[in-house]
Parts: sequence; C-alpha cells; structure tokens
Amino acid sequence: MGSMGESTATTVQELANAGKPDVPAQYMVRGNHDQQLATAVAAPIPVIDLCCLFKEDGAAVDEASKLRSALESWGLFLLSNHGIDTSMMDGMMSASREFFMRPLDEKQRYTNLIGGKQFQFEGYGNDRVRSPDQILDWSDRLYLKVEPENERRTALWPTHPVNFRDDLHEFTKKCGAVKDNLLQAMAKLLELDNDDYFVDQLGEKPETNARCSYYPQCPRPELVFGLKPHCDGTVLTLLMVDDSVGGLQVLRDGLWWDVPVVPHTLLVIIGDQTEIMSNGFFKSPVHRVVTNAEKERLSVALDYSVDHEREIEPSPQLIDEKRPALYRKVKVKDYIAGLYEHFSQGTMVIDTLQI
Ligand SMILES: O=C(O)CCC(=O)C(=O)O
Ligand SMILES: [Fe+2]
Repeated sequence: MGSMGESTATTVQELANAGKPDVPAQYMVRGNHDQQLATAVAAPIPVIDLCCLFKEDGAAVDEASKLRSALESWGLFLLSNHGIDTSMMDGMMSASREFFMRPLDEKQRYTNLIGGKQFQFEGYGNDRVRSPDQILDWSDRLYLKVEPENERRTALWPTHPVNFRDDLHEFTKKCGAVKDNLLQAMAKLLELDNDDYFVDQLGEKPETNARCSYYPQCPRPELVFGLKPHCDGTVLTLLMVDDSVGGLQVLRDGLWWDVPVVPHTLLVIIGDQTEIMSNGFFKSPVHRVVTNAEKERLSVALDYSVDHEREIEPSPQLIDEKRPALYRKVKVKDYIAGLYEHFSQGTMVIDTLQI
C-alpha cells in the first residue's frame, strides 16, 4: 500500500479478482455516510438534441430553454443527435473494456507510478494517496492527455487492443466539435456579445484529458465508493457510460439522484471553470459513482480545461450591482492543483474562491 505522496501499488481489479468477501479498510467510507446507504431516485435529467439547438426555428427556442434549465438546475444533461456515430462510441467503449481485460503485467507498462513509486497523473493506476486516512475509490483508471496533440505521451497509450490509439484519436476529434458547439450554445444562453466567448477563453493551449475508468464488482457496495463525491474542475466533461449498469449519481437539494443511462447519448457535466466564468449562472454539480456487487462498470470521459497558464474569472458581462462577482480570479494551473488536494480530502476547491 502506498504511503504519503505515493499511489497504491495494488489495482482494484486485483482486489476484486481475489474474490474476498470483504474490502480493505482504506476503501470503506468512514464517519457520516448515511447518504451512502440511501437508495437514490432516478433523476429527471433532460435529453438535449444538439442539432435542434442550432436550427433557426421555434423548436430551437424550446431546446435552448430546456438546456438553460438543465444548466441552472442539474449542471448536467444528456446529449443526443451529437454527430458521433454509434459505431465509433461502441468501438471506443469496447477498446477501453478490452484494455482493462488485458493481463496485469501488460497494463503495468503504462503505469502512473514512476519507478513503482512516484505518482504522475498520466497512465494506468489509481489516485495519488496523500494521507494515510484518505478513503480510496473502488476503481482503476487510464488517464491520458490527448490535447494539445503535440504533448501526447504516446508511450502511455495502449498498443492493445490494436485499434485503441486510433479510436481514441478519432473520438477526441469528434468530441472537440461537440464541445465547441455546446460552448457556443451556452454563451448564447447568457446573451454574451460573442458566441465564441467560452471557446476563446480556452486559450491557445487548452488541455483535454481522456479518462477510461473501470469499476470492478465490489463485495461491499453499501460501504465503498467507485468514485467519491466531487465536482469536475474543468470547463466541461463529455462522458460515455456503460449502458448495462448505472452507478453515477448527482447531488441536488441535499439528495442523491441516479443519473439515467440512455444508450448512445453523451452525458455532459459542467465543470467548475464554467461555473466561475459564468459567475455562477451555470452550476458544476457534485457527483459520485457507487459500486455494484454483481456488475463491473466502465466509463470513458473527455474533459476540457482552459489553458493551464491562463487565469479565469467571472465574465465582466455577467457582473453588475445586483449580481457582483461571486468568485475570485484564479490561475487555472493553481486551481487544478488545489482540486486534487481537496479531492483526496473529500472537500470542494471552488468553495475557496467564493467572495
Ligand atoms: O464514471 C463515471 O460515470 C463518472 C466519472 C467521473 O465523474 C469522473 O471521472 O470525473
Ligand atoms: Fe466527475
């Protein structure tokens, strides 16, 4: 097991495959976890039709108001008609699934532990362990920076299955267009004078990261998180989830809700950077993944961040006497660093910026 500043050397997949009836204490939720045991209710999360948003008719107006309400309330929504072929989505999901099914020693070639010890963000493995009392998540992950393209560390990109690299490259390209369209639609909703406001804020070297997550079956789902409650620290996340098992939940009004699974939609999750730039008009939701005793689960996410060297702040167009700036200006690099500190402690970094 890892000590301070290291990651765990054991994968969750190995723990799950050992077939023990219990889980190590480090994975068990401690303290106040009454919410963990509560059964969540299916959230009435809307499905937004991307093409419809860009039509020049009444249907577009209705779709935009659906989007506004989703952004102001849930902070996440499902997206249909996004232009990504179902075959490409299925291909990317199965490439990711096949990767996790490869032998452990093969996956370890892409480890996120340099020299078996020192943690780096990219690669295959688990979260960095920062303190002995950190609650660990029941998931393994392959984390890869996909943009800027010239910063890809191809050595960490799996060679098996053989289509993995091409699939991820193509999927990234397609999702990039979806992200730009969404950011334009969001700027329009806020009546910013430039529809490209958010796209421009991304800067010269925006960062996109891919996260393929694998949540093995867990013998103690009532005590163990697949992924502990957090907000995404990005502009937004595009997510493909397993269509055979749920597990993602979102917090609203003090209750946990199940996010419904609709095959071949993309789940869009608003991140903290959008909450800050929109001066809180759009919310970054607290969400988590619960574990399942019978079924393993898989997800593939692309998350989009403003260039780490830039600063973000509420758009001046969204500030007035009635609604002053709600967040301080922050350098994205510092924000992301703070995010991981807070994540391991189970707290929210955005709270530190509130004015
Ligand atoms: O696996 C999922 O459904 C969600 C993953 C997630 O929230 C994240 O990676 O930030
Ligand atoms: Fe997330």
